Amino acid sequence: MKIVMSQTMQEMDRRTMEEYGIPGLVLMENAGRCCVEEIIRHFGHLEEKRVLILAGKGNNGGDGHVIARLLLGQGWQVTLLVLAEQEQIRGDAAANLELLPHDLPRFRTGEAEFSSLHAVDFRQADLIVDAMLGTGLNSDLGGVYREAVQLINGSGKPVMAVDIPSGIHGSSGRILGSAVKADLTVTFACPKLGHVLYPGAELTGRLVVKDIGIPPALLEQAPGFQYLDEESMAPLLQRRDRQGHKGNYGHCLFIAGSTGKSGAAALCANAAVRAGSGLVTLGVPERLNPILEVKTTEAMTVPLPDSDDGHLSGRAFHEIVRLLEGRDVLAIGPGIDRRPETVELVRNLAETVELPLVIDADGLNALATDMSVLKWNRSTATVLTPHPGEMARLLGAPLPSEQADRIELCRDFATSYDVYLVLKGARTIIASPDGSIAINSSGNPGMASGGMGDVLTGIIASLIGQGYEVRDACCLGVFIHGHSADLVARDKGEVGITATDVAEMLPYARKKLMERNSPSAIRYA
Ligand SMILES: NC(=O)C1=CN([C@@H]2O[C@H](COP(=O)(O)OP(=O)(O)OC[C@H]3O[C@@H](n4cnc5c(N)ncnc54)[C@H](O)[C@@H]3O)[C@@H](O)[C@H]2O)[C@H](O)CC1
Ligand SMILES: [K+]
Repeated sequence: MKIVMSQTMQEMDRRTMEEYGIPGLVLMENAGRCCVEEIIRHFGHLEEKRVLILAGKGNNGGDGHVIARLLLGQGWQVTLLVLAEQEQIRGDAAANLELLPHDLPRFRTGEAEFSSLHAVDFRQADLIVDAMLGTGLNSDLGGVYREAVQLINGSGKPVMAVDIPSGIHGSSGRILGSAVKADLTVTFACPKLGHVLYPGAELTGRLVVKDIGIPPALLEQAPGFQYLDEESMAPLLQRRDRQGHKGNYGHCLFIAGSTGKSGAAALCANAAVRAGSGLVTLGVPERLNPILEVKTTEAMTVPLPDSDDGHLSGRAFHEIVRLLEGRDVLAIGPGIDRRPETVELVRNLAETVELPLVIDADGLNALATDMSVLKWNRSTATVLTPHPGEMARLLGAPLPSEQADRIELCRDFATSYDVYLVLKGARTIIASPDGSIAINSSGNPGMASGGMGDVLTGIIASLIGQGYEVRDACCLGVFIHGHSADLVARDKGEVGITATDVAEMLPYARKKLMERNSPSAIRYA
């Protein structure tokens, strides 16, 4: 599914009306009707059907007027508060206001604050509809809008937001002053960035996207970002059609581990097995090999020349190059250290290896010491999987605190260095060398614990080894990593779930997604 900025949506609106001749009134009627469909679906069971609709002065408010009319027609008791003077209401919104019983709407009178706002007991409503502000929000909420947000959020009642919760900036997810916390948001044509980036994602509640008649050609042409959800990932779930021989599901080579961080090495190797690799080889400092022999079963381990305290030595380079024979992908970084010898080893491998290369953790910090090595012109793909701290080191500058500001930065980095960049975080961003951006929908705060990144590295390397296009491997890897964590959190809660839990859940996550998304998939007992 595609995510767009607010201004892109407004441009699609404009072109729909001007180039396709679909009147705004039709779009507004469709928007209102779609909202009512979802109100009936989610709140139709309510005993009492008293709805309080708050409408702004623009077309978001106009959607609210349509909703009022349609719910009246279905027997709901409607209270409509218009947070503007009647004279301020224009165009399609005014036309829909005219269609309402004249005693229904209550307006803000003059410049005096809206006395009736406090006269209305929000707790008397069974449902509150927020039709105050949508994609036209352009400044911090103040005055009566701010009051309305406080009354809505303090009402303890179910809230449905029209298009986007008022106060959320549609193109960033930022809260402008204050914002409505919705249980359900009904948006039109496609999700906006403000729905999926935090804190907007948090306040959006359940997001339902409805078709209101925007021509598909406009949607296809619209600039936007791919949203990694079950629907968009479903086509990737079918394994590459190989003959089922272990040699046909790829052979991954991991270079990982150092004293005290043998767990990271085990996690990436075991995750690759769980993600479906045919064969996995794990190269580790010699002294750690007996430990990893125990911590891994399906993965083969290879002891590499190390220093006398269990850290990779530069002498490992030739042994690693020998190991590349017959492997489909190399991943380096989980659990390695930042010693100069290791940094040099990583950089030499990066310049030498002809395989697709996944670099994570201190492997990234090795690159950050001199970014010129990133101008490799490598013949095969390079995937970098930094968390925000590692990304800041790669940039040599602090990272913007908000995801919305990181998107363009990731795009620029991926295109200028010709790499696939996976910037981990709440809504992980995947940027490709062609400039395309994908934003992940899965995952939860329980993933903020050690080892989760090692598991993701294992998954992405595994999928590349299985023959996935690198971009698909990054997108599916990120999505199924988060989805597995969501399944674990559903069973165990978010506190205390481990990277091992997530890796163990991978086959089940894939199975459930296949069962839900592709009828032709094998139906398991
Ligand atoms: N295809 C679609 O998505 C359709 C969307 N529709 C709805 O139209 C709104 C956008 O309408 P618009 O009139 O452009 O803007 P708003 O109603 O969001 O805002 C109205 C108005 O409010 C003023 N304003 C901006 N910021 C503030 C603020 N902080 N405080 C007070 N007032 C503010 C500003 O002047 C705005 O113009 C979209 O969200 C959908 O709900 C169409 O109905 C159908 C097609
Ligand atoms: K709204």
